[in-house]
Amino acid sequence: MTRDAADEQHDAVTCTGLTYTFGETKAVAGLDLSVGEGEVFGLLGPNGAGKTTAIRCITTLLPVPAGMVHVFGHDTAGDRMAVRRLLGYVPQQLSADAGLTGRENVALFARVFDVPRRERAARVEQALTAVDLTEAAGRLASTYSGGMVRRLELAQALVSAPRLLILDEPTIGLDPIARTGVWEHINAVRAATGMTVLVTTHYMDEADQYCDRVGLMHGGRIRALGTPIQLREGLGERRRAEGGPADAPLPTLEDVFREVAGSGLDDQSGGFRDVRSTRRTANRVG
Ligand SMILES: Nc1ncnc2c1ncn2[C@@H]1O[C@H](COP(=O)(O)OP(=O)(O)OP(=O)(O)O)[C@@H](O)[C@H]1O
Repeated sequence: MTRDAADEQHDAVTCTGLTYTFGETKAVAGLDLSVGEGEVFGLLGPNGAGKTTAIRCITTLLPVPAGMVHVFGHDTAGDRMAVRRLLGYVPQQLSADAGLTGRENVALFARVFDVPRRERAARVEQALTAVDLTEAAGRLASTYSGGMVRRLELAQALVSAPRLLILDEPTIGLDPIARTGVWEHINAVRAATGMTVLVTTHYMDEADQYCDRVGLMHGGRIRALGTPIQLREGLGERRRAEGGPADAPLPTLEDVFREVAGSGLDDQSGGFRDVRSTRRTANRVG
C-alpha cells in the first residue's frame, strides 16, 4: 500500500471537539480522542454513550457537523475517499449476505473496495485464511455459526488490507470460545501487519485482556482514558484515599466502568433502539 509522507507523522485517528446531534439528542458532545498507529484501542461506555455515532463519523458514514476528525492526517470532511481507502469496518449489523458463499462475500468486498483485479483472487484467499475459513469458504453463509459469520465479516473488512480496522461490538452474542476465536484472528493480523484497531465492546474482560488503551465514554465524551491497568490502579488509589482497606483486591475494569457511568447507567441504558439492535445481532448469530 502506498503511503503519503504526511501519513507517517499522524495518529491513526484524531477527533477534536466532535459533536453530533440527532434532533434534541446530543449523541456525541465535544469528543476529543487520539488513537496511535498500531494500537488496539477500546471505546467503552454504556448504551447510548455515543460510541456508534462517533465511529460512524470516523468511518465517514455520518458527516461531521461540528469539530474535526482526521484519519492518518486526512480530514474526513474534505478527503472522504482517502479516509475510506485506509479503513476496514465491521458494523454491528450484519454485513454478510446469507445467500452467497463465504468466498463470494469476501470477493464482493474486494470489488467494492477496488482491490486491483489481478490481485483479487489471491487477496480473497489470504483474507479467508487469516480468519480460518478456507475450508468453509464454498458453503453458503446461511449455514455458518455465529462465530463463523463474525470471522467472515472480519475477512470482508480485511480484504482491502486496511491500515485501520474499526469493529463495532465484534463479539456480541457469541459464546466464549467464539469470542476468543474472533480476538485471536484480529491479533494475528495485527501482529503480521501492524494494523491499528479501534473497537467498541461491552465485555470489560475482553477490553482488559486485548486492548492497549481504553477510553470510557459517557454522555458523548471520554470520561476516563488510559491502559486498563492504569485505570484499575487509579480507582484502587482513589478508594484507598477515601478510607478503603489497604489490602482490597485491585478493582476490575467493570468497577471503573461503573464508577464512570455512575447512576446514569440505569437511566441511559435499555432504550428500545438499544435493545432492538442488540437482539437483532444476537438473533442472527444464535
Ligand atoms: N438514528 C438515530 N436517531 C435518533 N437518535 C439516535 C439515532 N442513533 C443514535 N441515537 C441516539 O444517540 C445517542 C447515542 O447513540 P449511540 O448508538 O451512538 O450510542 P452507543 O454508545 O453506540 O450505544 P450502544 O452501546 O447501545 O450501541 C443515544 O441517545 C441514541 O438514542
